[in-house]
Amino acid sequence: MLHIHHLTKEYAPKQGLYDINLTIEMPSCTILTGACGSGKSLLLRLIGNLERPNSGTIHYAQKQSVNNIAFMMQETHMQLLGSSVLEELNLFSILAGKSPEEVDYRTQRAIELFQLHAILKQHPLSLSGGQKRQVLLAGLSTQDASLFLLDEPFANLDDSSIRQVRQSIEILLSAGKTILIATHEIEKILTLSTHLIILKHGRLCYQTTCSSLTEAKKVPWSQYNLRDPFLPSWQW
Ligand SMILES: Nc1ncnc2c1ncn2[C@@H]1O[C@H](COP(=O)(O)OP(=O)(O)OP(=O)(O)O)[C@@H](O)[C@H]1O
Repeated sequence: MLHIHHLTKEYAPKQGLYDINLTIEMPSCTILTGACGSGKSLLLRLIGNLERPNSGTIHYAQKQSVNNIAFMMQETHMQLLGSSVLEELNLFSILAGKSPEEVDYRTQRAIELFQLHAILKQHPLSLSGGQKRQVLLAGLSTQDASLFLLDEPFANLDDSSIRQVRQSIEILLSAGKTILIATHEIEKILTLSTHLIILKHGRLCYQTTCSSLTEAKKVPWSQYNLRDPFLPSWQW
């Protein structure tokens, strides 16, 4: 479990995050949503230790530390450093200090799991948005992380790319990983999710389970300036 107590990050006079209390069960797949500027990305950065809070604490579960957390930024290209997909995958284990044999083993396992054989020689930056995220999640999966923080993984993707990202998330969930997804595109991930958290003006204002979708249908979406994910898209 991940326990967050009274987490506050001030950006006065701008809005930050205020007194967030939250428990993330592990394994689980949690949607973190809210209108633009509500604090979704900031909360992910605090959990991923990319920023320090002004006050409050984050307790990671036993055997879990901030080193076991994988972070996928919205700007995927900033995390892709290799000159080919194969090199990209290798880099994750090389930078983690693994032996050449271990690097090869981990990379091959990720290639199999995420079915990346056909694109191994391609430059990561030449890939589609969905493939870039697929490669990044495959690479991150080689790092023994148990918690994955994904910032807007569906931003600017077409339908086929959305399917690729969903498949990658399904692979991680099947491997028992915990995933926290900051997104306002709830409908694209709702059926894979177990929990839902809504932020408004930097405060946690709603949380529910959503594995059966029954609870998610009760959410007063418009109250949080969110589109109802159960409405057909033409009504948005
Ligand atoms: N580095 C920073 N410097 C100053 N203020 C910041 C910084 N990071 C976040 N904030 C403040 O925190 C608020 C929440 O930002 P955040 O990016 O987390 O929102 P969000 O919910 O992810 O929005 P979006 O959906 O538009 O990405 C911002 O409105 C801003 O006021």
